[in-house]
Amino acid sequence: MEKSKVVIIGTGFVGMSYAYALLNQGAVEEIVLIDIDQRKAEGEAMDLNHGLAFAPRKMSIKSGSYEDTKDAGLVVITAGVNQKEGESRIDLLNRNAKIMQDVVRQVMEYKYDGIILVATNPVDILTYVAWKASGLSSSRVIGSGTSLDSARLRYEISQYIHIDVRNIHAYILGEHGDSEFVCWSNAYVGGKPFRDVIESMPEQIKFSDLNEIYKDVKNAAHDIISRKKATYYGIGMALVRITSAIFNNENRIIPISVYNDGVYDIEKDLYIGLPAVLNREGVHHIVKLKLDETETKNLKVSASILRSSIDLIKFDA
Ligand SMILES: NC(=O)C1=CN([C@@H]2O[C@H](COP(=O)(O)OP(=O)(O)OC[C@H]3O[C@@H](n4cnc5c(N)ncnc54)[C@H](O)[C@@H]3O)[C@@H](O)[C@H]2O)C=CC1
Ligand SMILES: CC(=O)C(=O)O
Repeated sequence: MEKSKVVIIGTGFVGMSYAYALLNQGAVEEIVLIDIDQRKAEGEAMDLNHGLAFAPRKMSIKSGSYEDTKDAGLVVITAGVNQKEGESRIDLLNRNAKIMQDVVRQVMEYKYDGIILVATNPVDILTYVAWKASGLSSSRVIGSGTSLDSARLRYEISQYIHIDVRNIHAYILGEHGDSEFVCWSNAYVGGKPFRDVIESMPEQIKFSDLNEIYKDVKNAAHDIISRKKATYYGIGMALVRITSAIFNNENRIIPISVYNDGVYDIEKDLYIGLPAVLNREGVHHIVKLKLDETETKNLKVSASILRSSIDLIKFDA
């Protein structure tokens, strides 16, 4: 992987929030935009290019075609149908699985050997579909997983205890969806176990608040979609964080959707949200956390739900 070139497939709200955040942060050298609606991709590239005068670095931005994946280091897939109010992520499954297979096959026509990052929902399942359709090693196909949910969790905690969100280290694990759960046993604030933080700040937070925090995180997508029809800024920035970990070879730990290679004792042959060390080659390894009994059970449940959903997908021959 020579230059930091990203091809974004799907220039809707999520794809363009990601592209805009990449531009503002100067996170890559080259961005190529692809959409089934080619004129939309063209218009978006034109608009972004007019921001280059104010960007932190020189960048190349254009609309393109699948041929542009040939020398890209990262393909980010946000193409698909959006979740409508009242619709679960699983409802989107077969519609978006078909799109995912079509998109990945077109990418692979150009012998792509970089990393694929999926954001389209239901993300864990569609990352599995992308991996299957690509034939790439599982370390090179990842999903945004619970990166956004974990950011939401950190924000919620920070609001209670009035500590900078960047000092809060806590993960949502499992499905990016209804069976996700908080890994409270491994939550820390500036190195202090979160349980100790709660005991030391009775004015700010109580153990009885934890379920409220979890519910707010789990329902965040629904709560935003019911107000503004879609969520996109948070995921856009989460995708930039993952992108930087890859191109800067950071070995950074991010909770993303990864292929369960047996590190956790859950059903195999599925993608699920777990903390993973990310670098220029993709997933270096999955971080094995010591989960408590409830968390262990929750992860197994989440994995079974994901596995059953994968079984529902009709894979094209
Ligand atoms: N993983 C996460 O945390 C999050 C995931 N999402 C998901 O991201 C996806 C995209 O959401 P939005 O950007 O809001 O939707 P959107 O409808 O604004 O954009 C989707 C884009 O995909 C394009 N598209 C559709 N089929 C295509 C194909 N075959 N090839 C190329 N482009 C194609 C459409 O023309 C459209 O521009 C949804 O599945 C949504 O649920 C949204 C927020 C957070
Ligand atoms: C839509 C979605 O998946 C989210 O905002 O979490």
